[in-house]
Amino acid sequence: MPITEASNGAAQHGGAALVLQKLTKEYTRSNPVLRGIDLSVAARGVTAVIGPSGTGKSTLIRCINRLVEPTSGRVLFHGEDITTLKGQALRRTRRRIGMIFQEYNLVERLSVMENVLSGRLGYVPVWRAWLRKFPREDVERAFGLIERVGLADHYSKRADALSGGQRQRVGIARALAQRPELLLADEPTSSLDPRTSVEIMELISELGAEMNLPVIVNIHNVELARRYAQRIIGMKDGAIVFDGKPGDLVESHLKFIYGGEDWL
Ligand SMILES: Nc1ncnc2c1ncn2[C@@H]1O[C@H](COP(=O)(O)OP(=O)(O)OP(=O)(O)O)[C@@H](O)[C@H]1O
Repeated sequence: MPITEASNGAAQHGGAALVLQKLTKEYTRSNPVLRGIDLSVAARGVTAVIGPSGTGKSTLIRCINRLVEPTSGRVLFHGEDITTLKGQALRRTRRRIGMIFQEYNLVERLSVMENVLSGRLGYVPVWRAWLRKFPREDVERAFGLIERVGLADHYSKRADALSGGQRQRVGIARALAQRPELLLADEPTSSLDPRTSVEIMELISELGAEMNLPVIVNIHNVELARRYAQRIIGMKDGAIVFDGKPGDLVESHLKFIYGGEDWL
């Protein structure tokens, strides 16, 4: 089954799908975790966000879909400021942004298929969702995605019967089932072994390219970031301190971002 490409209106906004302007976040007053982030993300390609623990990478990713409320600044998604949206308008915009989580966030007692279809729940009328009935085209798309992420033999298995790598494949298929125009991944490989991490990053980058989607991935593993991203953002203390191509990221940048050199 062909997987439809996202309708990409970014060209109307100078080629950027997402623009962050002076984005700040303080969980506690006068203690900024994000310090005025300015960032423009193109309509395609993988952008990796790296940086030490606690530097605000997850907060940044989560401010984009407002799982975390920014304290100030703007998040322009295809030109629309989503920091001001409420209620249905916010839910509608959120559906256009797919999210992959470190701990998968699956419903353990539901099947692979049901988990993937839940990515479409925002679109289905409440009574239909309650009856767990989905339009045929959603079911076909979910099958196509399950096959594409390599789980064709497992679609009726419960999520709690899967390995970590298989769960993350479900997480990827679920995020894509909602036909997003932007894909966010918050530490998608942190709970996985090295080989599975490579497979998952490969899948995310391939599917992003196939569906013409910009992908922003927050990742600890610098080598994986170099291998799969076209752009690397280095963060330190809530600010962007490196922004460039993987080939431009040299040892001195890493020493600055992570501090010291004994770990290198
Ligand atoms: N809900 C919250 N309430 C209060 N403080 C928080 C909350 N979430 C994160 N923080 C704090 O904000 C800072 C940045 O956290 P964040 O998770 O964004 O960093 P990170 O770079 O993603 O770290 P890691 O790589 O360890 O996941 C940390 O000091 C963290 O303790």
